[in-house]
Amino acid sequence: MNAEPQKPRSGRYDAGVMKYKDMGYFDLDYLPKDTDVLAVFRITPQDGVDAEEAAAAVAGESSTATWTVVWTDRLTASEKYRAKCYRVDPVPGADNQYFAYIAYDLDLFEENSIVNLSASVIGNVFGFKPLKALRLEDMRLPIAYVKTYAGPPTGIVVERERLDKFGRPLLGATVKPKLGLSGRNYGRVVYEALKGGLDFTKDDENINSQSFMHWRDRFLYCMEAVNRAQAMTGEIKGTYLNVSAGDMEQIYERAEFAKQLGSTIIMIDLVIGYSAIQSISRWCRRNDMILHLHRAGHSTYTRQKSHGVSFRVIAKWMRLAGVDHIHAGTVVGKLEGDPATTRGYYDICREAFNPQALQHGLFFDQDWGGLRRVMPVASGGIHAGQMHQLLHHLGEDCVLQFGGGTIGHPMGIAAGATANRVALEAMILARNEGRDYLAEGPAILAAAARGCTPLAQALEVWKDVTFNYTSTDSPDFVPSVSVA
Ligand SMILES: O=C(COP(=O)(O)O)[C@H](O)[C@H](O)COP(=O)(O)O
Ligand SMILES: [Mg+2]
Repeated sequence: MNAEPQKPRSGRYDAGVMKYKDMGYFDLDYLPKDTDVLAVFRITPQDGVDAEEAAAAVAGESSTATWTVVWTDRLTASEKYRAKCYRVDPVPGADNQYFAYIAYDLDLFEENSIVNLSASVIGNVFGFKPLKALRLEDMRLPIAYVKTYAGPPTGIVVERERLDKFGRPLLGATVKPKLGLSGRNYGRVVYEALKGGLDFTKDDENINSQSFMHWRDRFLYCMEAVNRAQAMTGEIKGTYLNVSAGDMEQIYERAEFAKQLGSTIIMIDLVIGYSAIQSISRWCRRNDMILHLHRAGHSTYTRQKSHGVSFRVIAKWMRLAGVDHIHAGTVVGKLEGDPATTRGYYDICREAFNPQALQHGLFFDQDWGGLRRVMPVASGGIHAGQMHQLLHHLGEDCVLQFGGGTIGHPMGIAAGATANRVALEAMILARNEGRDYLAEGPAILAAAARGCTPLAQALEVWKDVTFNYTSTDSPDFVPSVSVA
């Protein structure tokens, strides 16, 4: 990769350093096989580094290569095992950025292991000095590989059946404040929110077992609240009990206790790691438990366009690993989420097949091989006044989760929940009647609020709250551009 590192060469296996392109990691004539794992990386080479050589290096360093020729390659089927960069395109509108398409033979990957997949494609290569920045934009996972995973333990269809809730998004709330409530007070928040009309409440990402509230207390008070709210309303209710813990033994212990108490759902944070996620997914499958995933930590590496891993890749990995819910953005709320990019994430979760959709950031067709569908969760700075936008952007099969937007209601938590439930049902009714609910949204909400004081109060308090900031991660292609 250096400016002049290469000595004159007589053969591929002479000792020394040679270009990655010459080592077999670059082949524009290579036709990817249906069984290949495909990846597209956004590459920003250092100044003076040739884009094709940088792309070949990414293929090399994410598969078999090291920095120098090794004769031991000849003891392997190295032609087959070398990843091949088969295409390099400049990124539209960007300076010195390239999309490098790389194909990996299926034999390079252990079945049913996100750990193994990620250790190759995001293993060493992100620290490679000749690159200024590198981003894994998307992957195509061949159906032969997809079928080595069991996928979500429950899926959208079965979740709806277990909960007996159809034809509308589910409603949830994250208990606030995030930290500090005692078990008893925490349970009161859960009870009020569920009684007021929500389907779910949720532990926040950083609620585990701190000194102010031991996990067992939380589970006991929360399940008491769930049971009372169910008795009160005649509806099925749930609360995502966060079982994340410092080791797998404790995660299982907490999950077992949640099951003993009759919870329908448990929760984990993305930061517990891929092996732990696959393990608890297997446990959920055996125990008929819905598995909620909070993507805690993802923005450290998903948010910046030039470096890291796109969340669409994480969403694909999580559908394979087997979660039933995944936080996937709100578009209109407080956290990053360009509408077109978010649509791509939702499609990855919910469709049986994703056709290439560059305008949504989807670079490849993806067949999900019959894996169950993941319920996307919209959460973070949303409120009842946005109901028409939420339904428009996110559709019906999702959870809309209002933390502050329930618990911050001036008349209390139950009133906040009622405001959200009434706003949602009014919007679903308008949609089902064939009205243009997006355009008429504010009028539909205002009409519903005339018969619902909690909704009127919610609209009054939060009417001007929006989060209109420039997105850090929007697609590079507009619909008319084709790179097929
Ligand atoms: O606590 C909240 C939201 O609280 P509130 O509703 O009060 O804003 C969640 O942790 C975020 O939604 C996570 O973000 P994302 O869903 O984007 O992963
Ligand atoms: Mg949170």
